[in-house]
Amino acid sequence: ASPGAEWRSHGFDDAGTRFSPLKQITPANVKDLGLVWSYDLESTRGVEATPIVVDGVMYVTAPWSVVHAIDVRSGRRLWTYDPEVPRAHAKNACCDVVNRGVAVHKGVVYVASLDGRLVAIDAASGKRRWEQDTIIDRARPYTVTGAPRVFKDKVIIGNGGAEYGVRGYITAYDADSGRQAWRWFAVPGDPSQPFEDESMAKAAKTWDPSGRYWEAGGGGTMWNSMVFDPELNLMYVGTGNASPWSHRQRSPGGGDNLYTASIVALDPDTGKYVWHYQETPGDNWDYTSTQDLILADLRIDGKLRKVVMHAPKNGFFFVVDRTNGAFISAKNFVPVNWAKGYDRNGRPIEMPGARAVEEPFDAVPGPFGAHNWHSMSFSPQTGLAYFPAQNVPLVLAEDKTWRHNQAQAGQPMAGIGWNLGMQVNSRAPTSQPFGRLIAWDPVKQKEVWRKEHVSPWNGGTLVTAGNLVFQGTADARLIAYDARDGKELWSSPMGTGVIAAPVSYEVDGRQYVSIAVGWGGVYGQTQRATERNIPGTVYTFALGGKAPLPEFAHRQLNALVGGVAYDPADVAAGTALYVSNCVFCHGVPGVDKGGNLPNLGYSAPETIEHLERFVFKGPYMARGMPDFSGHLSDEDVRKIKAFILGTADAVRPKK
Ligand SMILES: O=C(O)c1cc(C(=O)O)c2c(n1)C(=O)C(=O)c1cc(C(=O)O)[nH]c1-2
Ligand SMILES: [Ca+2]
Repeated sequence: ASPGAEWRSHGFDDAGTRFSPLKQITPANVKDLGLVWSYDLESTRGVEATPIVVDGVMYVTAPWSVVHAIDVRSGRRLWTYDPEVPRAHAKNACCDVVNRGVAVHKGVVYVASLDGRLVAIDAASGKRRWEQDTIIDRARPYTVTGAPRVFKDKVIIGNGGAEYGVRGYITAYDADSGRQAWRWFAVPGDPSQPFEDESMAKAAKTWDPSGRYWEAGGGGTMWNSMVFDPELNLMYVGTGNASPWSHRQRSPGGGDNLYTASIVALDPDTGKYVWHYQETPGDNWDYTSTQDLILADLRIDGKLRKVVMHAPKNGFFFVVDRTNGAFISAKNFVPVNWAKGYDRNGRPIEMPGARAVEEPFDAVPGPFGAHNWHSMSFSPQTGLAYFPAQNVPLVLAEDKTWRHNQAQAGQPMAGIGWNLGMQVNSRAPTSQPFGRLIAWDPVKQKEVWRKEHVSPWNGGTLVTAGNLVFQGTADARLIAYDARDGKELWSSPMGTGVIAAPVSYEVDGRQYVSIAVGWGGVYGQTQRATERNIPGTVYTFALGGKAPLPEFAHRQLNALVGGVAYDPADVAAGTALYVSNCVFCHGVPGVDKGGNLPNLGYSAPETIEHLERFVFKGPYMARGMPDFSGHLSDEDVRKIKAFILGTADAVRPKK
């Protein structure tokens, strides 16, 4: 088989390049790309997985961490493995019940379940070999959405939950036995207790203990990116935002709050900290640094440098020396208003007011990020990095009344356990949403070409030695571009909006491109850019493919809800309750259109009239809807109804 015939790991290789060396498909012949098979993932929520293809078998995950093994020659199911995630765990997931895929190593498939179990599955039979609980404290709302990685016969997995209040860590397990090898925390725990290691003692000096940061966990969750350099024997991980979001609420005296929003290098054998570079000191905006890291050797100022490249949420493209963490350069890849740039020491020059302490601040980028988890790729042929960039407007304002787990009406999602220390959209944002594909030169730190899309939240990228970039879009297309100049060369409609990244591999001498599709993720729960809506699906293309696309279902937005009695005097209180229990899943009624979850402004009148039937032990608990028994009263639900109905009335066109 040719090099790169298989897609063996999440980012294609340990460096995370997502650069396929295959070149049967070229700019000249890509017009003949056609469907070979499609496969029904039988799901309705976000599909974020990068398929792994080994030995003619594709291993891909659906929502709820369900693994599917597919014969790539026929597109037929070999087996599925369902870790049976308790549906009540969905309320702990900030950003949809997603999973980014598996690792495959020596005949074993590894998946991490949304509720935090790492499962080893026999690749041939689909039977479980072992399972480990990766969660240190079940009283905390940890979730796992990321794909495990295997470096040096160890399976490594982190977790998420920094919107709720957790302490981030990653754990390595022996791939064969499942025994724990090491664990590294991203932030210090209670400083009155012994520190786990020296890196924690050092980090604790950058937090103000008067904020009792350990109660809210501190954050630094490592929920997405990990790469490995075997020569340097270093692994790299991106850490998440600090928790709560408000810097002053968690660390009143300031401080950088290490190691949140950082790139960290660890010894893969021991988990020992080696170096870090913090991209957003004293994070205040949910600026995670968990976006895909890519390792490359670049000629910069005449010298070949071993670098790590990164386009995190905060809107700057970073090039860092991966031997020692030295800052090389940073340049904004979208307009940003929180910092003017980076100084020579690699510290951001912040803009006044950006911390939203006195006045609300329309942060650009907002907490959805200028680039989120959607995969980046890098071609050594073009020297360019390809990634989806965006803005999703959101106004932040420090919430001076916030206390950990003391939910008050009006605090975003606090009713189900969120702890932001921030109010959102206390006034309407004026910044503009956009989504685009960017081809970025990391040496010159400049955009080389771009493609505007119709909305934010587009898919990750694949680049090939045939000089093609593949990307799926929010408006349900898979597109091939010329990697050199961005010329659009081919596209196919998809059954729904695309967020995951395509992969390429070769079987029996034929190059394939596959993509797992299913609209969702954090933005995709409440918004959408296409009416096309079919279950999660894997599409596989090759030159000369002639299979028909599956029939596409379309949804129709119902009429705005109305005709149900309510008391307008309840609307204000209902607004606050809706914000603290419903808004990040169901969106703003009648304003958003709904994504993979319904917008209640377009519900049937009977649904809103009898909303308590859905809120208390309702039928959708089986799909992840929380049971609000004991959390909301009948009176609360009456007020929430008034908000939904009142908002629908307010946006209804006047006759
Ligand atoms: O702080 C965290 O622990 C955490 C976890 C996750 C996650 O695990 O999905 C996301 C985020 N944060 C986040 O900030 C974010 O924007 C986000 C988007 C998505 C997604 O899958 O669409 N997950 C997450
Ligand atoms: Ca986050």
